[in-house]
Amino acid sequence: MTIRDDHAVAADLANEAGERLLKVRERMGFGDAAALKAEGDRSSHVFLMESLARLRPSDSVLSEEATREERLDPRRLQAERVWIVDPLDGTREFSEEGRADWAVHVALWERGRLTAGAVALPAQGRTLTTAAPPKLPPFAGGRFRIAVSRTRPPEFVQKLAFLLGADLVPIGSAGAKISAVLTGEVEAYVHAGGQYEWDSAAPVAVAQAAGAHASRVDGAELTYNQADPSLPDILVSLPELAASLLAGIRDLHR
Ligand SMILES: Nc1ncnc2c1ncn2[C@@H]1O[C@H](COP(=O)(O)O)[C@@H](OP(=O)(O)O)[C@H]1O
Ligand SMILES: [Mg+2]
Repeated sequence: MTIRDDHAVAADLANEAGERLLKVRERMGFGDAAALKAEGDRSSHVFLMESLARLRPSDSVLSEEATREERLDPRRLQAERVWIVDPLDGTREFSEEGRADWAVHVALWERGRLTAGAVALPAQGRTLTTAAPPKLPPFAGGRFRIAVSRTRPPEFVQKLAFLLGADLVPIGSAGAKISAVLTGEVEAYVHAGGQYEWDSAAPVAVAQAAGAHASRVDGAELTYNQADPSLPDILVSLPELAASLLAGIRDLHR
């Protein structure tokens, strides 16, 4: 692996973790979904932790698959550089044969903001990265599409879609949904009701680098590397749609 800078580290690690996950799927098959999920989460976490320890030994890491004690390590809150990783986002979809909506997230947080990130979509054969942010499609107007969780969509989103003239598109994995906004399959992603920093850090790093809108559903800034990694709601959209989405969500919560 040739390491140039943090953007390249994020992209290379997400890519390689993704390649390994494809092999895990191939090797184990889909007969035992629980075992496949557990092995995907575990092996990808170990690979990312070992790689970051080797390539960036002085940086902290916050991973979904770390133990509670590791996550609560106070050194992370003093650190200037923290890698926020989700070794396998969309674990459920990873375990379902034929599904390509799962991802590997690798982000770098430095002194208060996300500075690099990559989202590998191994089963789609692509990786979105801050090294070369995707060019956003322009919004042409008219009906648009909002990506939502397949299993836990926010209860207000049906009304929001009706109000704004949008269609809901269920997709697994926060990384796959935000990537779908950046590549033009949908125009927005709305989530509420629970999520964590690792679910959104890497895709938000890429979305911000691409010039997309990314915020909490009330318009507040998304903040990372907090003591409590809960980050329960998010709105990512093409920039042209952010104002009406935020206004629509506000109206529904009055
Ligand atoms: N209500 C909730 N509470 C906690 N985590 C949630 C959640 N809704 C979604 N998530 C997490 O956000 C990611 C994307 O979810 P979804 O596919 O439903 O949109 C998943 O990450 P993991 O697959 O890494 O666990 C999932 O666990
Ligand atoms: Mg996740």
